[in-house]
Amino acid sequence: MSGFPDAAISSLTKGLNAVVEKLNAGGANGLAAALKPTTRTLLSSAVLLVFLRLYLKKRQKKSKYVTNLSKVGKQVQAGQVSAQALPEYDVIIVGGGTSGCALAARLSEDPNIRVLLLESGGSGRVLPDSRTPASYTRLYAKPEHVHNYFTEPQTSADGKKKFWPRARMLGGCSSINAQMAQYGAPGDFDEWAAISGDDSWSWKIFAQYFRKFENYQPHPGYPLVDKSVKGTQGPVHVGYYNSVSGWCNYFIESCVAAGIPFTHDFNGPQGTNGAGRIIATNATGTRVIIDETPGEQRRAVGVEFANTENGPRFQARAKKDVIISAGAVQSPHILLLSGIGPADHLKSKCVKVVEDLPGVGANLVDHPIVDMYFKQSGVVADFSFLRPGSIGGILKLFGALGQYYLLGRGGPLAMNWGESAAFIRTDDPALFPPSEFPEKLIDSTSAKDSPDIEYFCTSTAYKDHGRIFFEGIHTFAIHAYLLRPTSRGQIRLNSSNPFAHPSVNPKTFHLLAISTTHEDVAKLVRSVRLGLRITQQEPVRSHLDQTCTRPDLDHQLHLKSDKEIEALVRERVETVYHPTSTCRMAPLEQGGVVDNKLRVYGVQGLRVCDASVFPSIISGHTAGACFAVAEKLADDIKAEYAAARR
Ligand SMILES: Cc1cc2nc3c(=O)[nH]c(=O)nc-3n(C[C@H](O)[C@H](O)[C@H](O)COP(=O)(O)OP(=O)(O)OC[C@H]3O[C@@H](n4cnc5c(N)ncnc54)[C@H](O)[C@@H]3O)c2cc1C
Repeated sequence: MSGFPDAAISSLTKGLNAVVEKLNAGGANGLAAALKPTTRTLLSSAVLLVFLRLYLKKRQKKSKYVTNLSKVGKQVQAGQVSAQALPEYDVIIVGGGTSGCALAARLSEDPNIRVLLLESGGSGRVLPDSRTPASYTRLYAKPEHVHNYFTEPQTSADGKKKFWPRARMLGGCSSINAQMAQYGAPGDFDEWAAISGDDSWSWKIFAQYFRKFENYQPHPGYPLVDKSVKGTQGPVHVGYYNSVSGWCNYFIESCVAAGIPFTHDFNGPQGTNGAGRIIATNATGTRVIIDETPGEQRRAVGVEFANTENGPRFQARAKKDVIISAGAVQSPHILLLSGIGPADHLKSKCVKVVEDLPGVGANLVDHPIVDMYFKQSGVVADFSFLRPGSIGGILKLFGALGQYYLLGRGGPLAMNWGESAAFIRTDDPALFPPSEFPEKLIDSTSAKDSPDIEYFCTSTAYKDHGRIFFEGIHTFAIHAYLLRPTSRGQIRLNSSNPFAHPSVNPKTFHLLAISTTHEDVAKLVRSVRLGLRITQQEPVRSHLDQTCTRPDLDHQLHLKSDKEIEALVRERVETVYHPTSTCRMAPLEQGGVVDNKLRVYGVQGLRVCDASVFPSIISGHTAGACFAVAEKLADDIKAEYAAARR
């Protein structure tokens, strides 16, 4: 099977051999205690590998992706512009991720538009961990599939460098995400319309693009979802999984008991409270080629790309548009590498300034998250077999694989680490009575009925992005994250080498140039208090060990002062992987990078289409809006090109 390097297979084999040796030495009973977490991980990888090797082998078709870049571009000297004719396309898209794939697919429905899609990673289809909801986090450790970015030290969050994974494969972060299909609140998009000055981004008009990518799958357990407001013809299947762990429903019932109203549908109108499409993989876009003919406006005319850092450079020409869809970290990175960004910064990195555009890489916003950990009383859910420590565990994993892959995508492996969620406002007096919470916090929401905190639960607690579990006990976790932070960070170049990681600085709890922000921490402290209150409501209450006093678990957290909880928030805060707005759609004078048609200011024939163009971060999960933005741009471009042909 491709996609698994020999080194990985050999380390898995070593892991298996170690297990067999232990079996021979101590018998199956001694094994569970003897296995180290690394061995468990290796063992589960081996089981997944063996199973999916058999399963995927049957289904794998010949790859339709180009990996020999000389088939789509012309080899050139790095940084030079070829004197000879380059292979030509109407549109070149850099980044085959969530938005990039959707855009390429829709544009190439028009036989008049020839599209080249460049993706720096490979295909995720052959990666078991990308295809199995319960195991996507294991991809974080694989730099060939995930960029293992770390932020600059976060001075307002314990000075730590935080892990910031970004996918490097076709499908982008949608190939490694939790598949939580909540799209934000209607007010978020009305805010986009107000910022961009274009009503076509408002919810009443833009909502059609969510319906366009959706293929809603009704579920008998949720008969009250209004199907008339759902898309049924789109390529993305959206619907309710079978609930996998008991915690899913327990959490919802306890939220309702804590005063949070129930909703059947987070995405309803009522809100949340060419012909020749070519895909080249392993093709990293290194810069946009810009024609700077004196007396004429600068124009993007093509893209330079390469397989590897030291490999040959290739170029291809775009007759109409170059579209950067590399995500909120790499899209500004590519623009900066191409000389488009704040002039002072570009000069400091010895990059020739093509367009002084201060907004590029500025306005980085993300959703900061804080986790709360608890011990189960009894066993509501046990996912420890995902990293089996006994023969029984291995058999359970095989059974779960069969259930998921052979019996209709069900069973425990359908668990996506975020089965149920709740959205609230930190100024809701029913949840935070002013007598107990007198401080008036700034309203940073997009509308009076938009939320600013989301909770979700997981049936197992973990730390460090799933690398650390609480071994030997059954756990449960509630996660609270801030949907509308006031913090603003930035993406900058570390060097002019396109293969060097950019500098990622979300400036958590820190307003760019205005010092620290109290609001974000204060709202998260409030959300921890309500999270703890949810654990005291039935049925969650009875299923947690209320007598537990372990210092690394949070059963006693309610006894702490706000100051102590604030310290915990600063220590635990992490990304929930939703960075946006680094190439914002906004007026130029308000730090905008693209206009309402996603065209980069000052450079013709260049657009950006992904989470980086969000004028403001949405109050929820970001993948849906990335698809919808791509759907809208595809319609706009098709209409534009058709009008030009007439
Ligand atoms: C772990 C994780 C969990 C998440 N969970 C959810 C969830 O449950 N629900 C939800 O709605 N959202 C979730 N998200 C967020 C969501 O997936 C992202 O916001 C969304 O996928 C971003 O889409 P994009 O098009 O902006 O970028 P991406 O999908 O990241 O696509 C960018 C693509 O560009 C490629 N690329 C980058 N640089 C270059 C280059 N120089 N040349 C060529 N190609 C390049 C990358 O390899 C990648 O394929 C999650 C994200 C992560 C990381």
